[in-house]
Amino acid sequence: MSDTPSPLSRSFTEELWGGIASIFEAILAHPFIRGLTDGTLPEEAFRFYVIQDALYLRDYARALALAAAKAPQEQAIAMFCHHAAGAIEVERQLHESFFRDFGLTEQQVRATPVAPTNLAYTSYLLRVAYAEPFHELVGAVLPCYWIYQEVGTRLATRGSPNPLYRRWIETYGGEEFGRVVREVLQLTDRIAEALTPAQRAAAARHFVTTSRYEWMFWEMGWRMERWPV
Ligand SMILES: Cc1ncc(CO)c(N)n1
Ligand SMILES: Cc1ncsc1CCO
Repeated sequence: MSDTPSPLSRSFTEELWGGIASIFEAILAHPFIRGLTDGTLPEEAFRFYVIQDALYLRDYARALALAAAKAPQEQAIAMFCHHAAGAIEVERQLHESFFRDFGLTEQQVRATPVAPTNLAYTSYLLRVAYAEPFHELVGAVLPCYWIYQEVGTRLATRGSPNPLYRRWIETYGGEEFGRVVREVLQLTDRIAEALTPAQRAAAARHFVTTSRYEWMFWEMGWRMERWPV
């Protein structure tokens, strides 16, 4: 065992990504994702997804604000505060662009029931945020950033025949979101240096779980999932 990084040693974030390779493949192969670029995604499913995502982003912003509150260093406090505000900003943009086009009011969006998978995902995030230490919360919030960026850049190169879908893709496939994601990945590798193997493993477990929820969120949109009873 050596603490000295060698050219062969992988960073913590590289290790994390290696652990979700099959989940990421499944996301890229999902009919919702394929349908965004080939235009076969029904607009009704897209509309369902975007409304759920607005509801998701409010709770995601809360989780990021809690990460800011738990962060041990000033730089991380400021970064997560900034990203929490950014998530709300993206949520606001959904109202001003997509929901306006759909003819949906603020009240209609707020009155939409949170779908089971969405509630499960945000409840998990907020449970980790309130009950677990900072490094575990970082593991839990990371897939939201990273998977959307990886998906977004791939979708951006493929394009879409549907202008609605092109507009959505631009949010996550662009350079601005890329910078945000690089920032949080650098922070993750920095804090990982001080973590024990057990602490890293705990963070990695959350990372896998929320990556699964990312796949499930697309599936929820594709099926327009509703409460069975
Ligand atoms: C479900 C989900 N995950 C990640 C993002 C990225 O912000 C999002 N908007 N929605
Ligand atoms: C929308 C969003 N998703 C992850 S972080 C974030 C806010 C970036 O500023």
